[in-house]
Amino acid sequence: MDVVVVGAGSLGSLLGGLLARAHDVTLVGRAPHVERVRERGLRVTGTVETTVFPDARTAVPASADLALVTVKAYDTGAAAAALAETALDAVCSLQNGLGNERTLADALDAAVLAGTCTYGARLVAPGEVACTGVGEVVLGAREGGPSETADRVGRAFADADLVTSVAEDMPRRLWEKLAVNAGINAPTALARIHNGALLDDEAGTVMRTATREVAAAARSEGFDLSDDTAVRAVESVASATADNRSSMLQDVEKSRRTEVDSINGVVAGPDAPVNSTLTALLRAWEREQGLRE
Ligand SMILES: NC(=O)C1=CN([C@@H]2O[C@H](COP(=O)(O)OP(=O)(O)OC[C@H]3O[C@@H](n4cnc5c(N)ncnc54)[C@H](O)[C@@H]3O)[C@@H](O)[C@H]2O)C=CC1
Ligand SMILES: CC(C)(CO)C(=O)C(=O)O
Repeated sequence: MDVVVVGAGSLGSLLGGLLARAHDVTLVGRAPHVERVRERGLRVTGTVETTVFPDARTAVPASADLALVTVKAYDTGAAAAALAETALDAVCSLQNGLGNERTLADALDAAVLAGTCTYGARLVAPGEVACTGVGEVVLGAREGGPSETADRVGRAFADADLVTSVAEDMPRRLWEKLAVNAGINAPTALARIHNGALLDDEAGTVMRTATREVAAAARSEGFDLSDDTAVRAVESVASATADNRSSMLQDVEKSRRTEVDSINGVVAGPDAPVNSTLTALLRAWEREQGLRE
């Protein structure tokens, strides 16, 4: 399969690098990372070790079978605009947050797949990405239901030894992932703590309440996500990733804009006071840093 990865940062470089073991991959990202990959290849270190030689550039190619979108949620519109002239069969978002697939579907003609990813990735230096945990990619039609395109993409991922499954309930799964990220990312970013510290009783109350508020919002949209299921999911991820510094904590530590708008901000409002508080505090921090208006 001919795959273009739009957003060759941490996750995009890891997944693109792993896919390059079996497919033709083009990484689209920024200098100096793409220059280093062109010169010396991409080193994948950590849980998976390999060096691969994908194409790497700063502009998208004229065509590809699949575009994997791995920019931060607030860059999805720009990524979609960049892909507008590329002939594509399918586009798949593996980003966190809600709304990315709709942005892509509104802008592009290709079949849009939704995905979730629990692989951990960190760009440690130009040309080198660390795999900080082997997880799973789950993908499927963005509206749910069976999809031959999703089956084909799932097989291509599996051919490259990526742990992958194809699901027919992606809309519900995106809400469940949102509930997990809402409970973990903003509290760890604000308190500057590892994910595992949220298993403490006091901080755990914040995590579980934020997660329950997202589950309630999901149910109000017609999705089958009980409080118990969502809380079990967030506790299990916090425990499995206890030593992780969440992506939002890493953003705050590097003074980068966070994805709070497309995570906690999606449910902020009178029915979600904890998510509203978390959203307001992170937006205030972003304003003070000059990262938002
Ligand atoms: N890093 C991880 O372990 C995981 C990340 N995610 C999600 O994946 C998404 C990406 O996260 P990271 O890789 O951590 O972020 P990142 O910031 O490391 O990578 C994003 C990259 O996209 C590039 N970019 C932005 N706009 C672009 C454009 N128009 N064209 C080409 N490149 C562009 C940026 O320069 C940056 O290098 C986020 O939604 C995140 O929540 C999900 C699971 C795990
Ligand atoms: C699953 C979790 C919470 C792992 O840290 C994550 O997705 C993130 O940090 O964005």
